[in-house]
Amino acid sequence: MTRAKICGITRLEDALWAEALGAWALGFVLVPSSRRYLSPEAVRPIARAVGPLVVRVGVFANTPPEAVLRQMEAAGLQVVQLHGDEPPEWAEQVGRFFPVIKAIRLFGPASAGWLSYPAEALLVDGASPGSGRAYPLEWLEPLRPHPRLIIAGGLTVENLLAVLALKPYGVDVSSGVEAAPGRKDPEKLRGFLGQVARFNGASQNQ
Ligand SMILES: O=C(O)c1ccccc1NCC(=O)[C@H](O)[C@H](O)COP(=O)(O)O
Repeated sequence: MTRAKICGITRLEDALWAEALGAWALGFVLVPSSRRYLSPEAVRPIARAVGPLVVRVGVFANTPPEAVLRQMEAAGLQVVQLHGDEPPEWAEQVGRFFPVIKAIRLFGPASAGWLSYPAEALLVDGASPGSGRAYPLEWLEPLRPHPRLIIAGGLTVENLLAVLALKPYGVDVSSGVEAAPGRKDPEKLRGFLGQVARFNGASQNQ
């Protein structure tokens, strides 16, 4: 079973579409330099409007642990995604309060050293988060032993099948389901989430 996370949610209607179409998790980017940035106060009403069985993820980059915890509380989020160069101690501090996804930006083949990073899941991304740019899937190979690998970076309905064939714990998409930065396209969401659901269904019948 591969779970789909829709990242870079900035609008209530996008969150509700993603939920209705079967997303397992929604990501809110709390990185001020991002085109998809929302303040914790702006995230809160969107996060509260979604049903309780959809996981709300706060995405941070190089934000010190105390500030991460403060913003998670203010935004009403449930899982922390560390998307910068956070040392393991930061993940451990945040991890006392929230499950942690560690995002790794790939500039070349991944290092197996990441397998021991203290996080519940690893999210493997391209060099430039949220850019829609993909990387060769062979670069992931050293990380395949991780039990919860989430694949991100330039995913679209066109290249998704090759990624699903690797049977990752999750897939994560932002640009590939957008009409414009920060604005999701309901038809692209439908296509992407529908393909994940069909693949999961087909795998169960094998
Ligand atoms: O999306 C952003 O603008 C962003 C900025 C800074 C840190 C992280 C960011 N996004 C995090 C994500 O998890 C994206 O979904 C991931 O990078 C994949 O994006 P895309 O290649 O556009 O599908």
